[in-house]
Amino acid sequence: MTLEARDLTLEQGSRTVVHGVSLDLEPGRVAGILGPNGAGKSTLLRALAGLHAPAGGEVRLNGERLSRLRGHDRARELGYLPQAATVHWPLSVERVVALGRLPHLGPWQRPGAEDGYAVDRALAATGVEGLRHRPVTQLSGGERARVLLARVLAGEPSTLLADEPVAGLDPYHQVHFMELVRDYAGQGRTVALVLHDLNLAARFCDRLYLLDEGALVAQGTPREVLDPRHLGEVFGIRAVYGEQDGEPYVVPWGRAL
Ligand SMILES: Nc1ncnc2c1ncn2[C@@H]1O[C@H](COP(=O)(O)OP(=O)(O)OP(=O)(O)O)[C@@H](O)[C@H]1O
Repeated sequence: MTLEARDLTLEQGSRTVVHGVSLDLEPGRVAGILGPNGAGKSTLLRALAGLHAPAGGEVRLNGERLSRLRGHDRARELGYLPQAATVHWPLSVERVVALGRLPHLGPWQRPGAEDGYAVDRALAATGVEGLRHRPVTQLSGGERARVLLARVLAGEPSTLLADEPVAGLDPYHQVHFMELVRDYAGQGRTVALVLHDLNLAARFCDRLYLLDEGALVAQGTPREVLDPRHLGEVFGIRAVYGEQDGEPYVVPWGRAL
């Protein structure tokens, strides 16, 4: 499904923190949303998930205004993984991941075999099968992050929106996560990730959106967006550039002079 933002203006309290942003997220692609701390990335992602009402503009899912969709339908289509999500109840990993199936169940409907298979697939995809009977409150930060990702994947949403999903993961699991979302997009789904890691963005995203002080200042391929001018002007850094296996990489090297 295509998720479009048109001229989106978003407020936090009395402040406008996102100004007139338009973008199209398309099936089959992994989009990265980048920008300095406080640029408005999380607020934008929440609005794309239908969790933050716009002060102006609109979000449409396959042409339909998000605000018109029933909450249940929206939750089935749009999987949202918040930044630094936590679980306060000592539920088992399996039960937490099974919560991801709720949008597929009617009010009094019990989970069936298909729900169980979807939970198993999500546990396997995120490599947390071995943790399935552990209380989620007793996991390490990185393990918990993978379990919460599994909960979103268990819902098999057509669009996955994840806010800094690799923060706190070790390098193996960062790369594994990015490969996983590429496969997910490869199945015809839409993926958008808020990322701070410029290398993962360069290597795994098809399209990048660069936010600065709530405005979309650049969009395009990683090579177009991560150019020295943008890194200098928006992030205040200079970087070392290279290429490996035909893919670009960017190593932040110092503050801009
Ligand atoms: N609940 C809130 N109430 C008031 N202001 C908020 C609230 N949440 C965020 N803001 C402000 O809105 C602006 C955008 O915040 P947002 O979390 O969207 O930025 P971000 O780009 O995701 O930042 P980061 O990279 O630090 O996570 C910031 O100036 C922030 O202080």
